[in-house]
Amino acid sequence: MENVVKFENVNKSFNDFQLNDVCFSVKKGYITGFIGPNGSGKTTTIKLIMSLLKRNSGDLKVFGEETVANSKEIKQRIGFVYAENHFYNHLSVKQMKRLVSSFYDNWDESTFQSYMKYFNLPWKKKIKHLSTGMRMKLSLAIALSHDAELIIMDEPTSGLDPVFRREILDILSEIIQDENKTVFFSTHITTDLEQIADYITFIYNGEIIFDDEKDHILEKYHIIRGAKELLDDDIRQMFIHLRETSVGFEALTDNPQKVRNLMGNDIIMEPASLEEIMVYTVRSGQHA
Ligand SMILES: Nc1ncnc2c1ncn2[C@@H]1O[C@H](COP(=O)(O)OP(=O)(O)OP(=O)(O)O)[C@@H](O)[C@H]1O
Repeated sequence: MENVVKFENVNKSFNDFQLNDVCFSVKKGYITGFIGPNGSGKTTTIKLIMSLLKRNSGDLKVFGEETVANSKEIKQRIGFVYAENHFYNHLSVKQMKRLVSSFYDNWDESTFQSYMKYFNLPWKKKIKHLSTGMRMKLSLAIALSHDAELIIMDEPTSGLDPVFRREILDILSEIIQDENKTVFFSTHITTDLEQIADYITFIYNGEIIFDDEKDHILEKYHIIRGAKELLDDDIRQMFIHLRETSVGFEALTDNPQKVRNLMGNDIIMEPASLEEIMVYTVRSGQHA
């Protein structure tokens, strides 16, 4: 499988935070969701891809090219959607478009105009008078109007209403119908990823916990519930996280078959959601 982005043992340090030997890849033609609690290093990782930050060590390739040396060419091929406002507030939408479009060799004005219409965006309004959702729509319209092969988005759906969130997810699913296009986006809304992602990369505390196919992750991780009397030392060891209450227990495992063999039919076992996997892994402080 072709990788559009490949991190190999990448390190980046700030005073009180470190991306630690980060290894993962973004596969061509698929949607990869990037999850992790606040402050885990998602934005830092995305900034490294975009050459907005320099790594301290390790190897990072985008489209098979070394990022820093080839950042100009690489950025032409990426549609980047930021969570923050990165536009000039005093410009109108039209003026902003004129400025941004001049950076892209493959700018497609008719595509942009059709997104303006589809998103119901006002040409004359000043950026500072756009709502959060409108700014996000504008950012997305720009990202989708220069024939980018890779769409990277940092929390694109945060602060958006469910109707527009759904629209974005539909657009992303449409984009990857073209097998040459790839989407990589960070989000805290794991249910969005359950709907549309093919791969999930999970980062915690600057380390990649897993980078795997979504279906494989959801098959592997299970929540177990049962009576406390069923627990013993061997069984406890099979759990990534265990929460005991006065009447029973709830636990996360990544080896459901072994748990079933040991505990039989006295337990209730069901697939874990991405949110449960993330929350319980973080609470345990363990790495899967
Ligand atoms: N330029 C910087 N200088 C110093 N520390 C930084 C800088 N940028 C980020 N950090 C720190 O790096 C850590 C990771 O931040 P990052 O923004 O990458 O996390 P995140 O996973 O995107 O978080 P969130 O989900 O809250 O957006 C944080 O502790 C942050 O304070």
